Amino acid sequence: MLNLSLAQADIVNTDMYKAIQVLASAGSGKTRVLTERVRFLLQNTKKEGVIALTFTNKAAEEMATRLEDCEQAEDRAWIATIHSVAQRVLEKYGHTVGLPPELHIYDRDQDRMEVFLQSLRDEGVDIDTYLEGSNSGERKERKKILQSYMDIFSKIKRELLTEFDVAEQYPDGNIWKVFQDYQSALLNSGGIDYDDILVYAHKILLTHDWVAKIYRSQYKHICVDEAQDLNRAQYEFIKALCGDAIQSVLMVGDPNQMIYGFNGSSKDFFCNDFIADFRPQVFELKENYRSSKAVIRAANKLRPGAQVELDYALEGKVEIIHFTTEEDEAEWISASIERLLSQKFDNEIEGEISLDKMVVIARNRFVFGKFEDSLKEKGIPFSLRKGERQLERATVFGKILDYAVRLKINSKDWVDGRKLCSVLDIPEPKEWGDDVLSAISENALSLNDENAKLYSSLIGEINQLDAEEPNIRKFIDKFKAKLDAISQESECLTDAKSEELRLSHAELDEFGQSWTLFKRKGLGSSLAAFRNALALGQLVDTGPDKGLTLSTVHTMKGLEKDIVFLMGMCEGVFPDYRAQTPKEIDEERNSAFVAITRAKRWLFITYPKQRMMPWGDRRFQRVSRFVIEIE
Ligand SMILES: Nc1ncnc2c1ncn2[C@@H]1O[C@H](COP(=O)(O)OP(=O)(O)OP(=O)(O)O)[C@@H](O)[C@H]1O
Repeated sequence: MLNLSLAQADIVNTDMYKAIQVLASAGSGKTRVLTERVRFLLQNTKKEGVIALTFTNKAAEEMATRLEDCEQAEDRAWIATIHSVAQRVLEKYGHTVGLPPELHIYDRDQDRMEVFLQSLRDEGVDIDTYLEGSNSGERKERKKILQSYMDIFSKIKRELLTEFDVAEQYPDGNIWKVFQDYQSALLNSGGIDYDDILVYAHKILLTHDWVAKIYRSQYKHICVDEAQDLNRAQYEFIKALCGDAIQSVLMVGDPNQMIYGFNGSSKDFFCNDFIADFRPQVFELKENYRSSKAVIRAANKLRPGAQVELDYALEGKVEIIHFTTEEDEAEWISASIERLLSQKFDNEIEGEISLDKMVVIARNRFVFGKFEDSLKEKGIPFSLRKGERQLERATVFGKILDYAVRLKINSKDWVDGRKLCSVLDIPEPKEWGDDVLSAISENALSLNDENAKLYSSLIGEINQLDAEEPNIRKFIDKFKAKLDAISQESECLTDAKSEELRLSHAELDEFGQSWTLFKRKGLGSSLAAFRNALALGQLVDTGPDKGLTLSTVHTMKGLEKDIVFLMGMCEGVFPDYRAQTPKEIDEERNSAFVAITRAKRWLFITYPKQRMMPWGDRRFQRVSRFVIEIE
């Protein structure tokens, strides 16, 4: 068991069947308390299961690793993201609300949009002519309008809005009807979208008490991390899981770190609804065990009184540096990194100063442009921290692999089917259903492309895979050999072709690595389970970042480093120019608070007085209001 302060131990050892709210500031040991509470519950009960809900898969893995030495954890603790738990409910009991057995999750925005457009076409709307517009400005505008519908659909799902709510909030236009059409189009294509996972899981638990009882009989305790970031759908799902039977709910969170408002998150579920619904015993943790005094003082300037420094904390330092241009800023940060590396040791840093003890944080990833150039120039290795969502494949080979596997799982999936036909440049089949892949594979043979045979056999082999127990290793080896053969057979490979082959190899490898991870994590054995695990972000390589970490504030949530550089601190960047209302600005402040409190010892805040715009103008920048407050 890890060391706990008295305040932390009090929480961990509280009566097992009580609801608990922990209001805890940054670095006060939330993760530690949560992990130790799970251990305490497992050790003090014989058979009772515990569900620990985290915000990211990475956090779930970290907690599972910390509990590796606890024998009961493997059998009795279910540590996962809320979406993964909901997804499991759907896999088992989706049929009770009319969902097909092999559920397909549309996790990419453009796929959802394609389903939406089709639903409009099905209703006789000539959406394609509308989208063509008369000029590019109009086209853009119209696309935006359609996107705003998609945003409303997400809002309906994340906030569990009813027909009545929708009519009240959107009195003009028939949003509910358009929404229902979109939902039917999704189901007709055999799928649901990412937001639906919680909506349907919630519905199952509410309408089929016997299902809820199965979970309640096995799991008697629920612990929730980052509870300030819950949205309504997530909160109601947890509530439905508990029903009246489960009172042992621990929610840990920090209202000052609520930074997912754009996902419908609100601290109100943690701060108000939870209190009203569960009447929890309330605890507060304010002592920051992570950061030096200087860092804590800076954080407290943004959120007065949020943090209490420990007497024995190191002094540390916070420096604010202004530069004339972005180039100067980038150059200074990379030179400082070199200097720190050559200095090697400092009394305030434990062990040798290395790249993995530092992070460079910015409000968004576009801030890093000049800095990345400077790192490359100096030969400093770096990697940009990724979110957990999958990226689109880059090569034709990779795309075919991706779309064809999706079509293999669900032959009604015309969204990916169309993309497959479009990447191959062949006509779409008249109907989507059985045998569609073999038809596409045959069509691909007639392509006027030197890789026609390769693509056709790729689709053919995917079609032959056993969907329940595919032999992916054999499949990968076969296509690696084929790719190698192509590179050897071609007499003069152009640069572009050899690059395409190299990337195709890499994407095939990536597919293989994801499959290995999927098997190793015991997430299933079928192709459908594999795709869904990808959609839920469970198969992102979570190994350590290589070289220096560059991260946005959002992907740095919950993590810490000895030395933090916070760059690009201009008005418009941080706070983001889109944040206008007091509520939005407040959330930007939370983001700044999160960024600062990632630092254990030293924090360097930088900002350029001028920035180059993509169209070649140099524009003067005002320093961020948050920097002025800290100065
Ligand atoms: N009782 C303790 N004694 C010593 N160190 C502690 C104690 N509790 C936590 N820490 C350390 O303080 C740091 C912050 O802990 P943790 O990551 O659990 O905080 P957190 O509340 O989850 O932070 P945040 O919300 O800012 O991500 C970690 O390095 C952790 O090991």
